[in-house]
Amino acid sequence: MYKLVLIRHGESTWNLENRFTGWTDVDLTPTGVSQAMSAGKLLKAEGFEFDLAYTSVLKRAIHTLWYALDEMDCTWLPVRKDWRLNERHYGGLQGLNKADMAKQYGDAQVLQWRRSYDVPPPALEPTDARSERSDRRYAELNPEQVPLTECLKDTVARVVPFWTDTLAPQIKAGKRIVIAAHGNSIRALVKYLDNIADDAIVGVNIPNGIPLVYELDENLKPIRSYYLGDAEAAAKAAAAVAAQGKA
Ligand SMILES: O=C(O)[C@@H](CO)OP(=O)(O)O
Repeated sequence: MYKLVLIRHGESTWNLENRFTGWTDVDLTPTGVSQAMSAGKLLKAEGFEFDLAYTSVLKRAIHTLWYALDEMDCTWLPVRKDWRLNERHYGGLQGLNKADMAKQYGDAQVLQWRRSYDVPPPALEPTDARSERSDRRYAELNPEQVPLTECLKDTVARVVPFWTDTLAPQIKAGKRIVIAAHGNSIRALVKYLDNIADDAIVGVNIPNGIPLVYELDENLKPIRSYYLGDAEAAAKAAAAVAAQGKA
């Protein structure tokens, strides 16, 4: 049996302000830092050990990983960063307040933007100052590969190849992996691993800073998955994430 641990970053400044974030590179709040440290403490207390860590190229996930690994006294671990683990790109919604958008467009529209499988938010103009196309961290990509918006389906289309070409072979080679990523890049992976239907993924929300453990069989099919620690607290935190898009 293999084990894989996924951690959504701790609370970010834009989580606190309830703003759509996507590829915007915002920091953790002090609460986010302590959530990341708690995740590391829990993993250590439960006897988890890792050989390799992966994260996105966004600092809320990078720092979460670092604080969690520091609690485990293993900041020496090799860490690989890849844009394919980035949050879903939120297009023209990036920076806007979720509850304000719900007041303006209605809860149903915001739910569709946030959680539907294949309806992307309005796209950014390539010339929009918020576009990441001239950000040098994406310099190795063709400009058109840097999204102007994404629905979850688009995120699945980059996360699943990353799973297949990079993560799965490492796991099969016996590497124990922890991944610090984002609400929707984790939803993309969870959808794939658990084979969740397009309409059922709408109800899946990932809480900040709580390790999600997958036990996988020899074909990397999930045997079971669970949040480490208090299951009720994790369910409550996931429900709070769902409520962020209400007026
Ligand atoms: O704003 C975002 O980038 C994500 C995660 O914080 O939000 P949501 O939960 O609305 O998909």
